[in-house]
Parts: sequence; C-alpha cells; structure tokens
Amino acid sequence: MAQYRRVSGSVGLITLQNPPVNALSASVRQGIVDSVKRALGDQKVKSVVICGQNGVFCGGADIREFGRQMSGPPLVPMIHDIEAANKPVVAAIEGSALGGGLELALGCHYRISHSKAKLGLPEVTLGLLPAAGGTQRLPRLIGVPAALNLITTGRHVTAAEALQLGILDHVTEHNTVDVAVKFALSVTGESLDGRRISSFSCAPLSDLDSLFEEAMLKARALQYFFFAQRAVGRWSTPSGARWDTSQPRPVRKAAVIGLGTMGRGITVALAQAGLSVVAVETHAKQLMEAKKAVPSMLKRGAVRGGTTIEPDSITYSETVQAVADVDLVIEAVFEDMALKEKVFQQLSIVCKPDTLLCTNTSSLDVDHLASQTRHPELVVGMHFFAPAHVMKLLEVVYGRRSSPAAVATAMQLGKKMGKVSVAVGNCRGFAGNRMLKRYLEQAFFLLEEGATPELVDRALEEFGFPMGVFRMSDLSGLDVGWRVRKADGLADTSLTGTSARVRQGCRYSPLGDLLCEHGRFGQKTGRGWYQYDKPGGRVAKSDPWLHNFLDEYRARHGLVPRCIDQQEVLERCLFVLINEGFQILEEGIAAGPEDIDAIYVFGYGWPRHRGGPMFYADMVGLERVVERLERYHQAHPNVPYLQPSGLLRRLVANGSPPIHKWRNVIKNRNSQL
Ligand SMILES: CC/C=C\C=C\CC(=O)SCCNC(=O)CCNC(=O)[C@H](O)C(C)(C)COP(=O)(O)OP(=O)(O)OC[C@H]1O[C@@H](n2cnc3c(N)ncnc32)[C@H](O)[C@@H]1OP(=O)(O)O
Repeated sequence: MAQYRRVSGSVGLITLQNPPVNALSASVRQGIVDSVKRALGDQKVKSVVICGQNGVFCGGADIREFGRQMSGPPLVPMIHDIEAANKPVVAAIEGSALGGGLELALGCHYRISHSKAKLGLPEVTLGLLPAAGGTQRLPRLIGVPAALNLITTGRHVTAAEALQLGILDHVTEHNTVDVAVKFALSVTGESLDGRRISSFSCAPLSDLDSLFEEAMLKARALQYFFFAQRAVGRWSTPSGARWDTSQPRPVRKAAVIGLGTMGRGITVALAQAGLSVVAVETHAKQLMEAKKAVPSMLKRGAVRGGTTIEPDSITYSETVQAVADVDLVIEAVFEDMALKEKVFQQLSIVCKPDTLLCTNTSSLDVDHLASQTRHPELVVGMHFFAPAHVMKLLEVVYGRRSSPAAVATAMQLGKKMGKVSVAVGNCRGFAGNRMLKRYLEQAFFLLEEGATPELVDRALEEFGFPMGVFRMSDLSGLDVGWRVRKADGLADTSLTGTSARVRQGCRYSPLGDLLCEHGRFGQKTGRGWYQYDKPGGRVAKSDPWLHNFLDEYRARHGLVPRCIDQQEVLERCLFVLINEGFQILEEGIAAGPEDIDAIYVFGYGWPRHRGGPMFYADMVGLERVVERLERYHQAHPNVPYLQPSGLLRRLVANGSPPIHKWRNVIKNRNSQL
C-alpha cells in the first residue's frame, strides 16, 4: 500500500509501504494511483513528494508476485500520469531505487537522493527488460551510451555516479524526505515543461554504429562465457585423465583441519552440501570462536537460501585423531609449508588408507605435500576463495601423482558445494594467483612511474572490475602478499640504491613491503593504499600521506613522475596478466582458455560481459596484444614477463585463430614435443 498525508502545508507526501523493500505490489501500485489522484485534486497541495518507508525508496517489481496472475493497476500508465501531472512531483530516494522503482523515479519531475542510495535497472539479471519506460526515459535523460550500459549490465550505481550521469538532481547526506519536501516547496508553481523526460529528444549520436557494435561485443562475451562455464566441467589433464573416463569416489563424511577464516567457510560449504563434517582446530581459543561463528554462518545461509541444515552435521574436535573415519580431508591451516608438511604426515597416519587428502593452499607445492604421505595419488589441492562458502570458484589442483579418481572426486565435490570447479596443474600460485602476481607488479610499477592508486583503480573499475587493484588489496590485506614475498626472500627493504628495486635480475617494486612496514595493512588497520575512518572501515578515501610517501619514494630513487593515461594502465595491468595466461596454457597448467576465463570471472571479479582475460585478448586482437607487449617490454627491458609468450606468438603466426580453435594450436605443439 501507500500512505498519503499533507506536510508543510502544501506538499502531498506519498510513502510506499511494502516491507522489506517497498516493492511495487498490486496494492502499492493501487496506493500510488489513489494518492496521486488525491494530491492532484487537492487545491491546498501545490507539489508532491514520493518516498518509501524504512529508508528504502523502492526495490522494483514485487518478485514475490512473479508467476501469479497480474492484478492491480499497470505501471506504465501510472508513471505516465505522474509525469503528466501539473504539480511538481519529487522522488525522495533512500536505500534503493531499482528496476520499476527507478522507472517510477524517472517519471517524477525531480529526483533527490541520499548519498548512500543505489540506483539501477537490474531487470536483465532476472531475464526481463525495463519495460515501464526505463528503456525510453533513461537514454533521453543521460544519453544512449550510458543508458545502454546500465540496462545491459543491470549494475547498481551509487548516488554519486547517478548524480554525475545526470539521473539525479541533488544528493544529500541529510534526511532525504525533509530535503525533498523543502525542495518541493521551492519549485512550487514553476513550469514543468523542461522536466518531463519522455518529451526530451535523444541526443544525436554520430557513432551509433560503434555503440551498438560494443553492445554486440558484450553479448558475444556473455554468450561465450555461458559455454565456457560449462566447458570447465569437461576437464582433462596432460597425463590423459578426463572427466568422462574418471570415476569420482563417494564422499559422505569430510573433515576440515584449521578453523581460521578459510576453514570456517569451507566447513559451512561442506555442511551446506549435505555432508557430515569433522571440524578440527588445535588451538582452544580459535576452536571456541569457530564453534560460535560456524553455526551463525550456517543460519544466515539457511535463511538466505530457504534451506535447513541439520545442526549436528558438524562435530568439532581439538585433535587430528578425530578424522580417522572420514572420506576426504581439507587442510586449511596457516600458509606455512613446514606446518602443512606436519599436518599431511599426521593425516597420512591417522586417516583410512583410501581417504582423499586435500590442501587449501593458495600457492604452495601440492607435489611436495603429497610426498609427505603414504598415498600421494590421493592428494590434490582444493583452492577456495574467501569467503569460501560464498565465492563460486574452486581451483582443483592436480599434482604429478594425483590419480584421475582423486581429481574427479574433488571436482564433483566442488559441484556439490555449488562451485564452479576448474582443474589446473601444480605450479607456484596455480593459474589464478600466478596471473594476479603479474597484474599486481605492473600496478606497483605504475605508481613508481607517476600514477596514483586512485588513477589505476578508476581505470580498472571503469573497465568493469568491481574494485580496482589497490582497493582490492586493502580489502584482502596487504600483509598477505607481504608474508608470501618474505617467504620468497623478496621483501627486503634494507636494500638501497638501484638494488632496492631489483630482485633476481628483474625489476621489483618494494612499495607494498614499505607500506606494511608502516603498519598499513589495508582496511583492517584503517590505512593502506587509502585511508579509512577506522580500522575495519569500508569506505576508501584518498590519503595525502600516501601521495607524499609516493613523492618521497620517487625522489629517493630518482624517478621522474610522468603522466599515465587509462589506456596504459589497462594495457600494462591486463596484457601482462593475459600474457601469463598464455604461458599457463603453453605449459598445460590450464587445459584451455575457458578454464582461465572461468577462474578470472568467478574468482577475481573480471567483468563477465568481457568474457574473461583470454576472450578479451581474442576480442582486442592477438596481434595488438603482441604489439603492445613488445612496446612495453622495450620500454621496460628488466620486466621479462612483458615479452609475449611463445604460444601467443605462435597463435599470431597461425593467423590469430578465434579462441575456440586455440586448443588445436596448443595440441599440435604438444604432440610434436
Ligand atoms: C508490475 C511490475 C512492474 C514493473 C516491473 C519492473 C521490473 C522490475 O522491477 S524487476 C525487479 C528489479 N529489482 C531487483 O532486481 C531488486 C532485487 N533486489 C536487490 O537487488 C536487493 O535485494 C536490494 C533491494 C538491493 C537489497 O539488498 P540487501 O539490502 O542486500 O538485502 P537482501 O537480502 O537482498 O533483500 C532483503 C529482503 O528483500 C527481499 N527483496 C529484495 N528485492 C525484492 C523485490 N523486488 N521484491 C520482493 N522482495 C524483495 C529479499 O528477498 C529479502 O527478503 P528476505 O525475506 O529477507 O529473504
């Protein structure tokens, strides 16, 4: 329903009321129609404000009514009547204005929003089109390119972006309804001629063809990715093991060793998949915390998914002996080889001889861990991504001696947990983190050369990543990479002069190490590449300290900052990552480009509408990727990873076949070896 009342003498205030998000149910639409009629018929009312109760404007169509017989007034004429009104109508947007909610706001003459609100037309994500005027009013308001972007991606934009795009007239930090009422009073009696969006003409576009071509590219990428996602299930390994000839083992009871953040998430994912789980943590305090955290994670998941989990499906233990009868173990202890070795030695003694032993390591050597056990053929990596019960990606890492059945079992278990499981070979960082390393390095180098975290992040976010590389590092914690670099003997900030920026003969940037030495670990410490209002704060703000630090660093090393544009940011960060992807394909670490693309879309936020890094390379053109890499390598000869990989060059030499033919080129080469 909608509540109607007169406020401030002459403003008709219409409040949508349909918890939890004031969706446009039949009774809400009826309430709006009735209230608008009342406001327009009341001579005392000079202007109108539409808002939603409990800090949410409107979440769009009431999804609970989908599939039912349509009743109540239709939305299109309702919005048309609001727009045609002869009194100003102001939308006061708090929380969300999504789908039909934004279409309703677009029918109003003015839109005022709280700074924390999100707006968007997410219909495409529900298999719908914005059919209540969204496809007509939005392009007229903000132009075809921006509207096409919002409509085809369904993404939600912040109030700040919506203001910049021209969707909003004003953004406030204060009580939005109060601000809107005051505003409504101030525009009383003003002409509404220039305020009815459907009467606007669309700005003419000289490059309509290229715009639609871009939209078609997105469609191609999404269609490619639809099949890529399915292709990864048909896995194969260089030794000839395959999905259709390998028999997975049944897994009814599993164990998790180590109940830190990852271990807890994995425990929840296993329990949600219907397995009985033994959760082991040898530190009493950590075990106690996990015993509280895991059930509440499960409860939240059950509420969201509308499922029930047997509370006794998880048993907790302080000793590894408790895993004696399980079918599969996932080790998730601290990322330290000596510690993991010990765990695998213990498991090999305690477990049944046919128990599958898995490690959640994100980069350590799976073969080495396998060598600690009596049955190395039963050891595989199961690399989850944080939060493990939410993130869709699972890298299943086969070692030199992993049996086909072990790989098949881990792949099938991943599927049972609702993951997209991708089989990859064993190497430092596997596929995802190995490619990420190159991307991070380039981002650091760009800072040395004159870029700022803001510039780099903006370029990547405009490309489509939900977060740029520096914002993402702050979220995941700068200390994580620092620990790895220390273990690899790289993070040595005592070096001075030219040797400070060189390791093993290659260019190295110690910027991340230096930040960690200043105690700047990202969001958790309230300081990282950005500053936050408090430790654990989420809103990244530009930090003058960091900019001074970068200036001093460059001066100390005699680096003259230069202007770096977004194109260079994208090419340096993305092409080097793509190049590593080709290297991974060449080495047989991933079986095909689809595997890498699935890893990047599901694990690293690569925008799905760009199909994944390998598809993107195909779209850009392999010749161009080679040409740009060569040019950057010439400029930075001490960065060997900028040299185009052998496979990339061979594909170009073979006439740059389309992505679905790359496997043939890889296969031909391997058969000649
Ligand atoms: C006559 C029809 C005319 C026009 C049709 C127009 C087309 C559309 O409008 S299609 C719908 C477009 N809207 C959406 O896709 C919005 C989907 N919702 C969201 O994106 C989010 O829920 C959110 C609104 C941004 C809020 O997010 P968050 O704060 O994280 O909370 P959630 O846990 O996601 O949701 C809370 C609660 O609200 C329920 N809910 C959300 N949206 C709707 C909706 N449109 N209709 C009905 N219910 C909705 C959601 O299920 C949750 O309920 P629980 O009971 O707590 O599970």
